[in-house]
Amino acid sequence: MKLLTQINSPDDLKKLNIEQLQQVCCELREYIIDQLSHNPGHFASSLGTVELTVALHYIYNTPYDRLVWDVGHQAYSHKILTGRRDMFPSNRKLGGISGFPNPKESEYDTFVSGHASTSISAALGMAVAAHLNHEEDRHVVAIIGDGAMTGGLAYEGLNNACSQPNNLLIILNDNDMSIDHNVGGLREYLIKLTTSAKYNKIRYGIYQAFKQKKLIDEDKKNFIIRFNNSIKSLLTRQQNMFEGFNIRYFGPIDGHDLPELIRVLRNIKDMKGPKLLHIKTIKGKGYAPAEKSATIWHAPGLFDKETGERIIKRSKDQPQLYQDVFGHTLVELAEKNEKIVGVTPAMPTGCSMNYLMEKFPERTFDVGIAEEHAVTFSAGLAKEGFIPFCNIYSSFMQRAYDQVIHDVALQKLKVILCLDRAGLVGEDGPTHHGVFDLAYLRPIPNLTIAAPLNEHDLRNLMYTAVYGNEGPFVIRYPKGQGELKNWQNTMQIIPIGKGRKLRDGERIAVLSIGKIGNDAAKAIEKAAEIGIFAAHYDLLFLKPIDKELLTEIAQNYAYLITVENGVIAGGMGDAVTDFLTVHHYNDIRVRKLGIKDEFVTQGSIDELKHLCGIDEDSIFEAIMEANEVIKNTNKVNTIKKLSGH
Ligand SMILES: Cc1ncc(C[n+]2csc(CCOP(=O)(O)OP(=O)(O)O)c2C)c(N)n1
Ligand SMILES: CC(=O)[C@@H](O)[C@H](O)COP(=O)(O)O
Ligand SMILES: [Mg+2]
Repeated sequence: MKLLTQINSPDDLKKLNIEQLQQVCCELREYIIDQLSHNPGHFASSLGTVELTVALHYIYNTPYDRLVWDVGHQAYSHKILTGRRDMFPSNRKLGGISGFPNPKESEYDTFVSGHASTSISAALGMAVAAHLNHEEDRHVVAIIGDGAMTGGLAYEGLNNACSQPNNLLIILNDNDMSIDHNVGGLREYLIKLTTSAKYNKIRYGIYQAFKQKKLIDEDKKNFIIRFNNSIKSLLTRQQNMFEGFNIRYFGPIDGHDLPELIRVLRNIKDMKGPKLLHIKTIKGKGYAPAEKSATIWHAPGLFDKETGERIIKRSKDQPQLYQDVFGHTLVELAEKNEKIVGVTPAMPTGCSMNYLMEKFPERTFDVGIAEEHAVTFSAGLAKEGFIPFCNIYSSFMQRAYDQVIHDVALQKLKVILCLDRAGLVGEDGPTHHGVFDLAYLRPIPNLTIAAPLNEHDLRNLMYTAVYGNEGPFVIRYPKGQGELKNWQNTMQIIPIGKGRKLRDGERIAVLSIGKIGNDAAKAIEKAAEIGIFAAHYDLLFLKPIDKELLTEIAQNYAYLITVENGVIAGGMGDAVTDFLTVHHYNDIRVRKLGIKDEFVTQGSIDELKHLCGIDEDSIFEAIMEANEVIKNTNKVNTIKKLSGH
């Protein structure tokens, strides 16, 4: 019988000896590999944290002690060990457990995660709260990857960590990988730190010797700091960045050496003051294909666990992914215009900017998980005459809101903001749905905001942003496949702020923006087959909105259905009703289909579209209802006329 099946909570782990704990690590890996082969999720990161997770739950008294996982995509072992082993097959599915920590799901999950670099701040808040609550025995641990450590928020947390009493432990899980290769000065620094391991070993050894001889009083923090500083200057003149922040640094140690991890965690557990343990791990540890190609195996989809072959269902003659249309088109544009550059905050593979990176490495910038910086950096490039395509997933762009306003829009800089993964994204769930962008960008002056119906539109919009517009231009497009077999049109400038009529109709008009318009088109066709003819308008631009087209619509239709893959509040439907109100079209009925005022759960995109009432069936039903309303209104009007009212 497997040991893992006997572990229902971390208490069960605590009864095991070191060999048994190592056995648990092997079984965890085996289970994760097996499960993810047929139920896709984040793979390589969780394989890299197996020993760390076992060690943490073994040493700490969870859930009383708090573990805060950064991003949370590496916490599968944590989930399995904390009572969710049998639920793990439902990971990321509709109604199943979340792929990220979520306190609603388990008391062992201390904080919602999904977006990077939040753990130090959240954990520091908890550690300071423990102090204020006189719970000095409560330990708080933030576990953050080297990729997440490139985000500005992590440094805001670090900077604040020594300002008030707390005993926070930060574990820096350094595998020299983000999704793609990690980048930047921090990466260089961590490599240097690792190679100067000897210095750290001596320093740690001396510290232990002093402690054993009771030369260190843990409560006298000042002494500790002086001690650290003097040892440091004794051994070398090297300045440790973390100690520069008055955070004690330990490591680097091998994050797959379970006995060593347990020993070090036990030793530093009760040390007072903020501290950081640097562990070195291998992303994908224990599964050879993943160790070899960690980027692909970050989230590989389905695979054959025996051969390591990925199972890709999309055949060659199917439409391209939107991200690939973006990536290839960017190369095409950059080949003809040397001012075009690409900027990505740590998602070159995710958004397919890796094509540009291969072709023009000197004109492509992966700036780390730093959305705010990516936008302002792009603004700086634009100020000097370059044309940056700054590609950020819609939900991650939330981080850079002020930068869009203050650094781009206010100065009318020609930054082309491409928001990939706009709309519902599926299994990643509420942390990742890109459903707020239309609403949060619409109020910003000077922005042009567009959403393509298909791949040709996407290419034309990219072209127009370069050659047909001055100033900032936002293009939002969804996750997944496009619509067309032949996506490579000859690009052309399209008029800014112009929508289009796709189909004529009677009394009812459906107004859509973006890819969701294809679902609307199918619903309209289905309604037409039973004799109900709704018109279809694709707005294409949210801003400037096509007033001429809206006037035409207002004058010709009695019932409008707006459809968007985004929140209703502040989105396209609201823009339409704002127009109708301002222009006194008060007797037109409007039904808004979009995301209601609640966070949307996880599931496949199709399931979620249905749940949110924006799939083909829901749009069809809305047309049927509109038809009923119109019929009844006609009846009432006829009765009114006949009875002379
Ligand atoms: C704000 C934000 N930007 C981008 C991402 C996408 N993302 C998820 S994991 C990841 C890499 C994280 O690297 P690291 O923290 O080192 O963890 P590892 O996968 O190496 O274990 C990125 C860029 C995100 N989750 N949040
Ligand atoms: C954890 C995280 O934020 C990313 O790994 C994200 O899940 C990527 O999404 P895509 O798989 O759509 O690129
Ligand atoms: Mg990493």
